[in-house]
Amino acid sequence: MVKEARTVEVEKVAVIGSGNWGTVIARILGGNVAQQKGFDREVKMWVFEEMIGDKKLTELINEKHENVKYLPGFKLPNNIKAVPDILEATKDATVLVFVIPHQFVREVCDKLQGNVHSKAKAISLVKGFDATETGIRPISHVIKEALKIPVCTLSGANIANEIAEEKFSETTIGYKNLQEGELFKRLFETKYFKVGIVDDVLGVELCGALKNVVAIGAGIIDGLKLGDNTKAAIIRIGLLEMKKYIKMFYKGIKDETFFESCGIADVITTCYGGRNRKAAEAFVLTGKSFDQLEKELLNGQKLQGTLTAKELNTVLKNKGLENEFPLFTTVYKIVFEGLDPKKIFDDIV
Ligand SMILES: NC(=O)c1ccc[n+]([C@@H]2O[C@H](COP(=O)([O-])OP(=O)(O)OC[C@H]3O[C@@H](n4cnc5c(N)ncnc54)[C@H](O)[C@@H]3O)[C@@H](O)[C@H]2O)c1
Ligand SMILES: O=P(O)(O)OC[C@H](O)CO
Repeated sequence: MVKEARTVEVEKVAVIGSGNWGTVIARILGGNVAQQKGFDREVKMWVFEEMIGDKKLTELINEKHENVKYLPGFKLPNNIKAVPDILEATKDATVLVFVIPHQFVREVCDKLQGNVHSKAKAISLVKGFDATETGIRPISHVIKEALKIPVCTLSGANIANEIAEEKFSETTIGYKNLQEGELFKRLFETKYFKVGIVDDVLGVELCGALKNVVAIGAGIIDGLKLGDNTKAAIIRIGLLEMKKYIKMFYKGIKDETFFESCGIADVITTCYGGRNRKAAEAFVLTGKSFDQLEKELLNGQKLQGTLTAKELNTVLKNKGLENEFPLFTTVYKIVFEGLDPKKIFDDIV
C-alpha cells in the first residue's frame, strides 16, 4: 500500500543546524518559502549557541542577518530567525531539515523525541553515520526511529561557499514517497541549485557519508604532491569501494544513484575543494594532528571524514573485511595508526 505524503495546507520549515552548509541552506529556504505558495513565511534556524566576543551568536544573526561565524559576508533573508532552543525552533514545524555534523544527531533527536508535529516529515542533509557500540547506522534511520516520521535525504556535489556565491550546482534528493520528493524539490531548488530526485533514500545518503573518507585519501595525495592521474585513481578506487560497501550492507540501492550528483559528482568535488581534503593535505605537509588542524583551519567547522574512517574501520575489522576495502582501511591506518602516507598505494595496487 502506498502511504499518503504528510502534506499540510501550509508547511512550516525549521532548519536544525547553522554551520557553513546549514546557513547556506537556510538562506535558500528563506528565499523559497517567501516566493512559493503553501509555506509559512518564517524559517526558524536552530543554532548551537556560542559566544562571539561578548555577544550570543543567535543575537548577532538576528541583528545583522548574517551568520558572522559560519558564513561571514553573506546576508540572510529577514524571514530567517535564529533560535537557541531546539524545541522552540521546531515547535509547529511540519518540515524538519537536519543539517548538523553527524556526531550530534542522536543527541538532538533525543531532545526532539515526542515533541514533533503529528504531520512532520524530515529531510537529512547530514553526511555521516551514527556510530553505536554494535556498528554504524544511517542517519535517516536514526531520525525515523526516534521521531517516527518519514525521512528523505539530500546530498550532492555541494561545497557550501560556492552555493552561497550562487555558482551553479546540482544536488540529489532521495525519496520513498514521490509526493514528498516533489515537495522537497520545490522547497530546495533555485536557478543555481538544481535538484534531481531519485527513489533511493539510502543510496543518496550513504554516498555522502562515505565520500568523506575518499576525500581524506585525496588530500593525502595532494600533500604528497602526486599528480592529477593519481588523484583520478583515488577517485575511481574510492567510488568503487563506496559502491561495494553500500551494496554489501544495504538492500534496494540503485546503480543509477552513483551517477547522480550525490555519487560521482560529489566524490570529484570533495576530492578537489572540500575541507576534509584540505585538512588531509595539511596533515601530510605539517605532521600536525587532525584535531589541531581542524581548530587551526576551520574556525569551528567540523571534519567528518576522519571520524567516519574510524567508525567504518570498526565495522570492517569486526567483520574481517579490511582487505576487501584497501583504500578505506589504508586511510584509517594513516590517520589513526601512524602508517606512513607514502604507503597509501601499498595495499591498493
Ligand atoms: N560545509 C559544506 O560544504 C557541506 C556541504 C554538504 C554537506 N555538508 C554536511 O552538512 C552537515 C553540517 O555541516 P555544516 O557545514 O553545516 O557544519 P560546520 O562543520 O560548518 O559547523 C559545525 C556546526 O556544529 C555545531 N556544533 C558544535 N558543537 C555542537 C554540538 N555539541 N551539538 C550540535 N551542534 C554542534 C556548530 O555550532 C556548527 O554549527 C555535515 O554532515 C556536513 O558533512 C557540509
Ligand atoms: O568540506 P567537506 O569535505 O566537508 O565537503 C563538503 C561537501 O560535502 C562537498 O559536497
